[in-house]
Amino acid sequence: MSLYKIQNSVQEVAEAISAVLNVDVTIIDENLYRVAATGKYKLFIGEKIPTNCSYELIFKNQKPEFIQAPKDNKVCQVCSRKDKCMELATLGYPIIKGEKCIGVIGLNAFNEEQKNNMMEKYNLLLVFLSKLSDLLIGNLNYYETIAELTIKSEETEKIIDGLENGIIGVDNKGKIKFINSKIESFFGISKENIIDKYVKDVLPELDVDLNNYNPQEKKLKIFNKKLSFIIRSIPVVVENKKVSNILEINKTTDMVRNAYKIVGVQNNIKFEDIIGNSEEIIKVKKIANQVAQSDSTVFLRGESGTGKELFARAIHYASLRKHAPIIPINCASIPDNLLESELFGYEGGAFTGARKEGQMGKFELANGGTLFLDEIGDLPIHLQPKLLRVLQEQSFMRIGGKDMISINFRLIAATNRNLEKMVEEGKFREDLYYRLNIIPIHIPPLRDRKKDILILSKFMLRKYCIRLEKDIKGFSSEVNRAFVEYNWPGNIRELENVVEYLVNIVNEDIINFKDLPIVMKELLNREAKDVSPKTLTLKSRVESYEKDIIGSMLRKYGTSTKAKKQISNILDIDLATLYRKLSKYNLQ
Ligand SMILES: Nc1ncnc2c1ncn2[C@@H]1O[C@H](COP(=O)(O)OP(=O)(O)OP(=O)(O)O)[C@@H](O)[C@H]1O
Repeated sequence: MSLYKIQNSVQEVAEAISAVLNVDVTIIDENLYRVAATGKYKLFIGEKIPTNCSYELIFKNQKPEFIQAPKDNKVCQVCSRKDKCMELATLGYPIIKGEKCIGVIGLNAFNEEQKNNMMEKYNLLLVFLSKLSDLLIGNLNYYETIAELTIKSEETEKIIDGLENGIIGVDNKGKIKFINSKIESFFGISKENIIDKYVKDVLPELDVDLNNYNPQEKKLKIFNKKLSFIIRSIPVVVENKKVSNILEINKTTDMVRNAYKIVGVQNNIKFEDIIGNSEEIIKVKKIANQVAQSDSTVFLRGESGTGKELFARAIHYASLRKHAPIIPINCASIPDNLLESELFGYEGGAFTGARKEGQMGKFELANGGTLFLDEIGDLPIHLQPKLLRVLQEQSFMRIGGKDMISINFRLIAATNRNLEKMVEEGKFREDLYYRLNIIPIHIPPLRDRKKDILILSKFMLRKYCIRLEKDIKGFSSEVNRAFVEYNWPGNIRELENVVEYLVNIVNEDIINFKDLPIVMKELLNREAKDVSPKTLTLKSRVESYEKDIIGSMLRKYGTSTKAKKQISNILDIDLATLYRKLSKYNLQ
């Protein structure tokens, strides 16, 4: 760092020397600029010293230099100002920082008295200049330390500001020392207004015990809305003494969402990921893409396995809500008595078996994002009016709770059931049906878009070859024909299962007709003989593939315990599940 940075104090030193010694003083920095000066040279502050001036020698040798009669002195013969120089004597003293000369203090005598003075006191002057050079170095070090600390503190402030969590720094008495931007946006306050005030005065609802270091959940009313926060007090301990506290504050929904992100529940699906170039699917993709931008409820209809969930995700990721999560819940797969608490969440101790800290429901989790209610036709009748109320009022109460919680999610519902018939039969409420059926989108079954079958089968072949590290080139023309002829009651899910099965069992370059699952071959034969394909349910077909896959694995890896562990790893199921399936299919 150059002496220029501390020019004021350098000038003060120059003037002090000049006053004490009655000589003119010049101080030069490492770039040979005059940083400070008194007397005749004051006018030249900020300018470069003459080329080849004797001070350059001092930088080089890092030793003091006393030059009498500069005009005649050998050292000065090369100086560009030699002829104009008025000095009778010059004493230059190096300012050395570490190993480097960073400047020179020059004393200039312009009359005999000054010159004599310098000559007489030469040794004392050297001691004096050495002290002043140390003083300047000390000033420079101080300036550098302050500059470094300023950068560090700005850096720390920026880091704290960039955190996803809200941070409040308080002293041991609860007086606010700093807050970050997240806190400003959570509570609609600004730093300037609350620094040095007490938390209890400016954010009375926060009211946390600073000495309780466990996360505490608090519901705070902000802009007339009750929001739930998780607050943690973290002590700041310096030399074994608690000097202050950090309050870390998170919206409960953000925390749970982050957990979702960490476990990778969210997978971004785009419309390009929905494979197929049949007119039918292109039309559906176009409509879905168009409605993605609005906030209206979308109702996806279609047989099982047609890609309803895929569409729901693509709509979400094409919407303005894409940065918030899509929260799926399958109404058919959760027992009736648990579905309500899954959707609404509950307060601690709301019912026997409830977690004591309570639990957030899917409505809250989906706040700001999208709620995907799959298999809505299976929503128990007693929950239907409750869901309707939530959709109409955009607020709800947790089970056992007292506060209404406002929410704002987009709803996408899906079903493969004939809901109109269910309404007629009184199994589904008409009012809820109309509330859901705002933008209905019908996804056609695979058999009605045969053009997509071969594209999808190739896509699935690539997918499973990569996953299972196989190099199967394709399907024989007979298999392709069979795929197109087949009815695919389980739609794309069934096609995917068949291809996964084939990639597992085939060890040749091409997949042939003989490799097809027995059940499929039988059905194709029956279909050819015009026997109704409905004789075999989807469940029994899936089970048949499963049995074939596990059987082929046992043939390949053996039946030892080690082999079974290996098989469970490859199939990504736990060992207990594998044993259950072995016994179910009599494969032991
Ligand atoms: N067009 C497509 N392109 C690629 N994969 C697809 C396509 N459609 C569906 N799939 C895949 O098929 C499987 C079933 O899709 P999805 O779960 O979306 O169907 P669904 O209609 O929601 O089924 P269900 O009614 O049984 O819940 C998934 O693995 C999905 O990734």
